[in-house]
Amino acid sequence: GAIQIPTVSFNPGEFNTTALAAFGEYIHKVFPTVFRTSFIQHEVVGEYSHLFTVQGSDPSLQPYMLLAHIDVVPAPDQGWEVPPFSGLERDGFIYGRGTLDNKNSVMAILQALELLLIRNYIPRRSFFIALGHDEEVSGAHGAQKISALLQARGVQLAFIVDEGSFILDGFIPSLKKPFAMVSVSEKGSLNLMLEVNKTPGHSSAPPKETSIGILAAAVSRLEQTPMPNMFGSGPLKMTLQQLANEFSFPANVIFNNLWLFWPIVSRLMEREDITNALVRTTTAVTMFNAGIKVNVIPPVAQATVNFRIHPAQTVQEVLKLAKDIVVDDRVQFHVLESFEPLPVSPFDDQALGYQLIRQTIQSVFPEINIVAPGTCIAQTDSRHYTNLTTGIYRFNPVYLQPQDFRSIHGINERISVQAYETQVKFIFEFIQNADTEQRPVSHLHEL
Ligand SMILES: CCCCCCCCCCCCCCCC(=O)N[C@@H](Cc1ccccc1)C(=O)O
Ligand SMILES: [Zn+2]
Ligand SMILES: [Zn+2]
Repeated sequence: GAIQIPTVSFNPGEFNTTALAAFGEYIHKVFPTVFRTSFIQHEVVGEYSHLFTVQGSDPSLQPYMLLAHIDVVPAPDQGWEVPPFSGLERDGFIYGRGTLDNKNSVMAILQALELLLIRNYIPRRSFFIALGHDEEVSGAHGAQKISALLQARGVQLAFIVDEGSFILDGFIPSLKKPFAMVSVSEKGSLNLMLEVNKTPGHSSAPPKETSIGILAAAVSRLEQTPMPNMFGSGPLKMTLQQLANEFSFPANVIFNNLWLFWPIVSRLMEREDITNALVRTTTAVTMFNAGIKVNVIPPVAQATVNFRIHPAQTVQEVLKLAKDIVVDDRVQFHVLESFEPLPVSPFDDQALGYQLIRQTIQSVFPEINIVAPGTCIAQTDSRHYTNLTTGIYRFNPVYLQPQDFRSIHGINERISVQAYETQVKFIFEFIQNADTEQRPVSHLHEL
């Protein structure tokens, strides 16, 4: 039912408002207990986002927050095995836009809460559920407003859990077993517009170089000159060290001795697009516009480049690197938008949020040996909540293979019924684990 409501975000400020309103009515209908429970306050924020405040019985415990978003990216029918907004089930899978990003979380959170309430569960620790409606176009109207509202109320959170990582299966060559990656940081971004202006004229007597030629060369230099490999800095080294014993010989020796082999490993990571995204700031030329008529020398040429900034770099550093690569004063640089990478959230034995996620993974997925910290390569709504907590964790309790990763924002996005049920179970257990008094036991080293 949730998938059938086309809550598409097209551009900042451009949403399917009819669908967003319908989605609000839909959750009222299917989760009646959540909405009529006296200790749960429901508020609509920014017209279409939802904030639930679940008042726990023990005010001495610091609250936490679960995040998800109800909007989705557009999905033209072409290439889909079943229409993207049909929500049809086939061979045990629910197909449709939003099944992995991120209506699975929206529905699983509310469904888990509904089930707990039906069983008369009364949480001890207060928590919030924030469902943004414009994550896919920046979160300015949803997450940002909810964050400001909670800040005005003086709320401080123990931690936040959002989307952004999964139980990864088949992403690291020669690692046979899946592992859970909990992202403790998130890449930043810089959208840069490059522009070249030239005097227009008749194409029969062209200048040696046109604005298009100059810009194309600049853009090509950016593509051909990757930003530096930052393998050594950031959580990735730790991720691989934790995975070391999961590899067979000789990879296990290599990953156990990164002090010696890191140059080889950092090269290996560059080979595949996804692992490359973990080791450096990536450069993606995403738009290119120029020319007005076949026989007119183009006055203006513009290109936009989307950099995703490694947590060990800053917006200013990347801007300088980009200028140093282009080295052509005829090319003007305009910063359209930027966002710094997110600080690394704690993941030590005392980090409540991280340890609760870890503990719940170990009980719901007993077959998973490794829970490792990582970096989210995309941006999530959680980046708007740094004023409320230092513990931001991005993790969805769902198995993900590279082909599933491509289905996110792509075609044939789907989730198995069993995987969805497991996600509900995970949240059902997580909420209860967050109520247990003692700190989660520190992690024992895997055998
Ligand atoms: C070791 C192997 C690592 C493998 C990594 C694979 C992990 C999969 C990560 C999946 C991320 C899902 C979250 C997607 C969120 C998303 O699409 N965010 C968007 C948000 C956004 C929208 C408009 C403007 C700016 C930003 C984005 O980052 O573009
Ligand atoms: Zn998402
Ligand atoms: Zn998305």
